[in-house]
Amino acid sequence: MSEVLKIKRTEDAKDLPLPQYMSEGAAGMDLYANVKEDVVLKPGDIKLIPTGIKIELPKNYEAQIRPRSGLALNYGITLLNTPGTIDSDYRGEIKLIMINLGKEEFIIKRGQRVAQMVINQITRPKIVEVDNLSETERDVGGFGHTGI
Ligand SMILES: O=c1ccn([C@H]2C[C@H](O)[C@@H](COP(=O)(O)OP(=O)(O)OP(=O)(O)O)O2)c(=O)[nH]1
Ligand SMILES: [Mg+2]
Repeated sequence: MSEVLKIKRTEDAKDLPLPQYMSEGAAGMDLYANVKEDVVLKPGDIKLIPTGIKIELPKNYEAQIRPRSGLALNYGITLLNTPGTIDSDYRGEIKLIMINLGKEEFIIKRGQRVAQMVINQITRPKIVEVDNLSETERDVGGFGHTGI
């Protein structure tokens, strides 16, 4: 990657910071909730939370949207589809499918850091249909086949 990720803030998010790496070695940059007012997530609720950003990834890169472990551990707040996949040709606002798996209601505030985004290189192989796959010792064994 040319070490540049193009990010455009939506018109209603110009007051929010750009996503940031919060430590020198952070793998993910934190994303902010672009909600107008407080959003209440009751236990079991699923809500789509906008982040106020649109991005342009280079070809053969993806962004993964992942939960923050502190929110998960302390409040049961996570992303339903983790890791969310952001395609390099997506130009819409990145949104978060948030779910409350905890026992208490959780309030999402404007500008709160509610998820993180990791950028990865991907491989897109040519897809070829075949009649036979190579033989292996494992063959069809799986799901604890080698012992638990
Ligand atoms: O947590 C997510 C997941 C996806 N997206 C956006 C970016 C992504 O490029 C697009 C499509 O996501 P995905 O491929 O996971 O969803 P789909 O159900 O397969 O929709 P589509 O048919 O549009 O690909 O939706 C988000 O903003 N947040
Ligand atoms: Mg898709």
